[in-house]
Amino acid sequence: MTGSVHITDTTLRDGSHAMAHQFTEQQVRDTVQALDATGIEVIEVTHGDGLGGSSFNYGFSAVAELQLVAAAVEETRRARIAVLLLPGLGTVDDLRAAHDHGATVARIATHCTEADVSLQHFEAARSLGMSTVGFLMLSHRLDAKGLAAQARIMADAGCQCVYVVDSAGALVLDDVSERVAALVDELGGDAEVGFHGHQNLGLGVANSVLAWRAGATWIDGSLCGLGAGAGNAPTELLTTVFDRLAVTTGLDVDGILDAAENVTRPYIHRLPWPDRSSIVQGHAGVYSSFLLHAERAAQRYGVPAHQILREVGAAGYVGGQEDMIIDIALRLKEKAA
Ligand SMILES: C[C@H](O)CC(=O)C(=O)O
Ligand SMILES: [Mn+2]
Repeated sequence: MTGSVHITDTTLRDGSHAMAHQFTEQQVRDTVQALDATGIEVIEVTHGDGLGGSSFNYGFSAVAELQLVAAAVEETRRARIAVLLLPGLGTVDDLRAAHDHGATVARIATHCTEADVSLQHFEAARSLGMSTVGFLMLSHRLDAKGLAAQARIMADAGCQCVYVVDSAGALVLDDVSERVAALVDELGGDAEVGFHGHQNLGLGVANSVLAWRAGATWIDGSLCGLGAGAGNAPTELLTTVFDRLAVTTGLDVDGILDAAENVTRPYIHRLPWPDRSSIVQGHAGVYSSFLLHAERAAQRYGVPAHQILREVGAAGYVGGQEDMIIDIALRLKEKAA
């Protein structure tokens, strides 16, 4: 196998979920410095739920995200800093502010059936001269054809790379290949295709390789897998596996291994892991970032987190419905009584 792939590192964005959004400026500086030295092209830095995510519903950040974005920009020599934005949670003004602080890649994330809420954000990002990425979240909820139609909406709005985002870590092997191939077919040369995997069923790395084989040119990873649910495909594994497959990432394998072990691992209090709750997330198709919300509700109301997550899966909740997790916990508590 030969060819090349681009890796975006999201330790400092998706990893924010696993860190309960408590990244310090020093942790961000150290991580960016280490990643930048490996030759990584894009590093994402934002609250786990994107610009404007620091709130009662999603959890407050320890340090204002624009301060973290500015610190990240200061530490880079080569890499570009990306920010995530969920329309409605973040606004075009937030995007402008992030751009003023040095971010040059805008990643606009919508539920996989709602690409049309991203149009003005892509337009704003392009007029600011930013590179644009579209995130179709909870991609398992649409079949390949439906997902490709949503990707077309993003590409027509000015998105340069549309991602199949396996937010629940629920896609299993062929599910990824089919979706990525459908997007590649639909978009032709109009936009690239990316893949963002989670480890809830232990398939983040294998799914990423299959995405690349199906034509994805951008793959997300995070150091030590730091991310929501059971975490993301670990950047150090992606880099090593692609190297073994003779697929060029442009990254220094030893440098990435060093960054994971010596920079990120020491600040992780709780390493993401496919435990019972996060496996249930993958099995029931539940948004990975619901994990800590479910665990908090479980503790507060004395019901198991995995049971709450099963119910969330049955109810089909999407990102933004974090408060409904409490209703489910209360119902389970009443039922148990
Ligand atoms: C806001 C979400 O955490 C975006 C993401 O990484 C995913 O859906 O997965
Ligand atoms: Mn994610």
